[in-house]
Amino acid sequence: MATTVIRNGTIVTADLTYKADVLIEGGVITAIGPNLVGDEVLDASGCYVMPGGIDPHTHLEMPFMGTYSADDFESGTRAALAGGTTMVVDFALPAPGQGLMDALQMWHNKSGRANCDYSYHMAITWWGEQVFDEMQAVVDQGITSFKHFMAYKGALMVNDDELFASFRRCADLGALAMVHAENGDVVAELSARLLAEGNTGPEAHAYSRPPQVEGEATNRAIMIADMAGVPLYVVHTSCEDSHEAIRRARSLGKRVWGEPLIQHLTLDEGEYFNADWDHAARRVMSPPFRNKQHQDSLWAGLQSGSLSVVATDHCAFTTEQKRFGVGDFTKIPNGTGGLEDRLPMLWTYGVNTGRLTPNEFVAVTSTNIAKILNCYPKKGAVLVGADADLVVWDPEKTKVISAGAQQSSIDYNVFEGKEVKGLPRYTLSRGKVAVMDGEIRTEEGHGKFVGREPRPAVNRALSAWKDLTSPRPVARGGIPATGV
Ligand SMILES: NC(=O)NCCC(=O)O
Ligand SMILES: [Zn+2]
Ligand SMILES: [Zn+2]
Repeated sequence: MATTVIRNGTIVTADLTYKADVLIEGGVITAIGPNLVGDEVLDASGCYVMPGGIDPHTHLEMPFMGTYSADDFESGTRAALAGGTTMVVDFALPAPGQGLMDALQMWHNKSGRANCDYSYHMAITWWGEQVFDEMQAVVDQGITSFKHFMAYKGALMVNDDELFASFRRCADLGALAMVHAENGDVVAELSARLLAEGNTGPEAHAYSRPPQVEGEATNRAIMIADMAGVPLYVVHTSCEDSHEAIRRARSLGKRVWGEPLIQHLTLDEGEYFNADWDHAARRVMSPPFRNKQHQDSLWAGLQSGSLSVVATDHCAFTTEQKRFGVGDFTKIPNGTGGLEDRLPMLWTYGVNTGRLTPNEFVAVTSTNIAKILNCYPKKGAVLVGADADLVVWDPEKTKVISAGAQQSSIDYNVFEGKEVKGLPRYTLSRGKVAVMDGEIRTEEGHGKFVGREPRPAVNRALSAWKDLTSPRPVARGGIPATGV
């Protein structure tokens, strides 16, 4: 079998930095050390050899708000690889009343075109006996994380009783519970009031979802997860109010993780006040962009470890799709792109500014989520036996982000004009060179589904504690007779 060697680079993992070559055969790393020899040689002089990025939050070809997100598994994973990301985790989304296995089959049908490896989370969009039963079958298929929307009232939102029931089921199955944490009832009320008052533009989207709706829902989800005895992952943590709840929970020993997005780390609410409707609407997503104080809180969380993962929530809509919401901001499809830009933007605004070390960069873009989702060290590692999902990162390479040069199929980029320093020289997907010095060599259908085992140990630890502290009747020696 042909071999590939990455020579003269510096390996950077979540915990180590050292000079060594990497030998690849059959899609996996077979040796790490000095002076390795292979058939194909990739020169990594001046570069870091890191685990490829894992983006645990994408919505490719997702049916949402009366349309479909524009990037599918082909263009989305091509964008991912162009930016050094080698695995995505998408959300299988049952329509109300649709079975989970049915939705899963739909997602398998779409993902056959993927250029890099992928996995799924299953969304719980309604509740009933069928959902309860099928959650076991979903876990048996290697999907061990279940996402719940606390927002999007009347569409994807689940109520607290459903949340609690589903969280308890996750606990029993050794699965991870995930939440989109915004108080959907309050958002609906605020949105209706804003519209009635004539606030119809994209800026009203931000007014309708203040940090408090996120802080309240995050705290509620944490408490419900604690009562259910299940670990919890909070997606798109955008503000101090939510971060504070996560930080507090973690300091109390709760198994809770928070995921800021690259968009919330680097773009702020000023975008919504742009005089150009298209500019503002293109940036409408939930939660919305926040102010600088919230951004500082997110960076501090990544530095201190109270926040664990940087994702994109890549859910891209064209300008034409965004214009469904002219005259009514609640009809603007929610979502932004970012798959190609997550790593370069985080390196530029994180590592180059001194906020993150290169090792911390690897941890929050790859290794931490591989551990949380239980696919480490197959993914997220530079180790013998791991998949050769690697990025050879040139810290001196620069570009100005522009929609005209991107892989995503939409007509704009929310990071347009940003100059980034730090880009892939090569991206390898299971040993196949998908990006060669800016040239895209992706192969449609190369991506494979990554099934994941449940993590019974964490759930067992939580339920052991629950059992020890659960309500018990007090044994009493009978009720004393009342004297007459
Ligand atoms: N985030 C967003 O605005 N759109 C994608 C769906 C979601 O994650 O809420
Ligand atoms: Zn969401
Ligand atoms: Zn999302």
